[in-house]
Amino acid sequence: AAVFNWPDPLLDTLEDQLYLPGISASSELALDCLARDGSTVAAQWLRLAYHDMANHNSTTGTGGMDASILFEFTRPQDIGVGMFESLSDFAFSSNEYVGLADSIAMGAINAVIDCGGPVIPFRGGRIDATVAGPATVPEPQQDLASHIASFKAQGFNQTEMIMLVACGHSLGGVRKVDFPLIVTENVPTGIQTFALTVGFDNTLVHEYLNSTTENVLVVGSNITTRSDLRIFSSDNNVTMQRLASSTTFNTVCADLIGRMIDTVPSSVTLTDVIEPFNYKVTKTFLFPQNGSLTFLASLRIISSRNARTPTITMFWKERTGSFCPPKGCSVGTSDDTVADSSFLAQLKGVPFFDLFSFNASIDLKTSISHFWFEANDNDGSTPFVVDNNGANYTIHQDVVLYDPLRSDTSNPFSVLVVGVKGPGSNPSVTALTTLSGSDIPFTTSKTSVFTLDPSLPPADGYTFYSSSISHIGQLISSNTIHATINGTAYSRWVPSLDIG
Ligand code: HEM
Repeated sequence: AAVFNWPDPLLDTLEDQLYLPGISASSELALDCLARDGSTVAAQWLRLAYHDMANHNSTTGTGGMDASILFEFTRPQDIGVGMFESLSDFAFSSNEYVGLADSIAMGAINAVIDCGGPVIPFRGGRIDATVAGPATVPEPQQDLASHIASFKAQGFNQTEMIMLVACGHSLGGVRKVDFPLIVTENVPTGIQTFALTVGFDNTLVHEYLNSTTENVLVVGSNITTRSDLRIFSSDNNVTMQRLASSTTFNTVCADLIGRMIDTVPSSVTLTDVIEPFNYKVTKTFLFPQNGSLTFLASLRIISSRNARTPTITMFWKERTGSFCPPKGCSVGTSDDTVADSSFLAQLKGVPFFDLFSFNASIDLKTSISHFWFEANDNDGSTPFVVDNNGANYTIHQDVVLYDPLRSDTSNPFSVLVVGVKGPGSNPSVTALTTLSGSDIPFTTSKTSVFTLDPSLPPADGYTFYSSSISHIGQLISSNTIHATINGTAYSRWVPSLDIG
């Protein structure tokens, strides 16, 4: 599994989106296999993911899960209201480090579990395309040889093609409005579902094998568009018979949908599988306040329901000089709450998280270089040290600090304030802000320049610079502050602008 060495913006964001509810639509919107447009949100997300992947070419190593579907969804082969709706579901999930393609992939794994299917491992790091890919999504009127060739190009052999189509067509169905030549009879809901059950299971396999299926891609009156029939029967039903076991179906689908979402251009390297992190440092802020440096941090740990809540102490060491006792300065928790976990986290045995907050007052002169925690289970055992896998949580600099208290992040006009140590020698300070909105391409970046702010007098050895960002109709999804001071470059990722 991926190891989290703080700070790691990509893993940090993806792990939040996977395992905390409410961070991304992916963990919430499709829960309980929610109905939408006569089908389900989950069915729409799974089809979106397949269509995004379907222009992979395994020979040239191009295409795959790269969100190129954002530039393709108006093509006839991608027809359906679910395409843009699903893309819009993920419009607010990207930031500087995480793209739409990771959200589409995450949508696919949540789609499957939200409808009762198996857990599929998630890797991150997909890179978003900036243009459309080739129009290579298979269509129902194509012959079997074309479909075998399409899937081969995508990296799946004939047996895997049968399996992947059966897995995909476990959910949803065909809409009459989009495919009037396929759904020829009147259907009250406007959609002819592939199977009688809504959830992710192998009912469609059983209905196919015992000839009760109403899947129009198998028994529709238009013989030309019976693509599922041609595919499912292409090995004399040997594979479909294997899928009649629900255990086999789940194992096969987890494997193949997993391979589907991990199909990326050869230039992309995905992370290791991201499991819930045992310890996660979040919400760190360091800023001057009333003659000291205030350092805020939270430590999130996986809660084990029956164990006693540990006592956690945060320690830190000076940046220069000496101030702290030999073991380091320390502070206890300022708050201790329980945070809900996502459905996926719960399926992985994480019922909820414990969140410990710290508010340390740091000596201004000696400052802080790194911090770590000790967790004491209060049962006589040796306290456990949480130190970023032995590397300590390092604060690389205290020269350029984002100041959450002097900033004003009320929408849609935000004023970001940065404190620069010293009297200020015309530093160059900019911020790269990622903004998300519902207009394509959803995510845009803006570089803003900070200027000396006369309304904020110098204090505690810092000079304050501010920059206003107007973001009407858009949310700020992340910021990286860049500064050059006396020839030295500094940067600081600020994932969240607010302390709360
Ligand atoms: C030869 C290959 C395939 C063909 C010709 C095909 C064709 C179709 C068609 C015509 C629809 C109806 C779309 C609509 O009315 O909105 C559909 C729906 C769907 N397809 Fe496929 N498909 C293929 C492979 C796959 C694969 C590999 C997956 C995923 C692993 C998949 C997942 C889905 C899902 C989930 C739906 C339901 C969408 C909804 O209800 O909104 N399909 N497919």
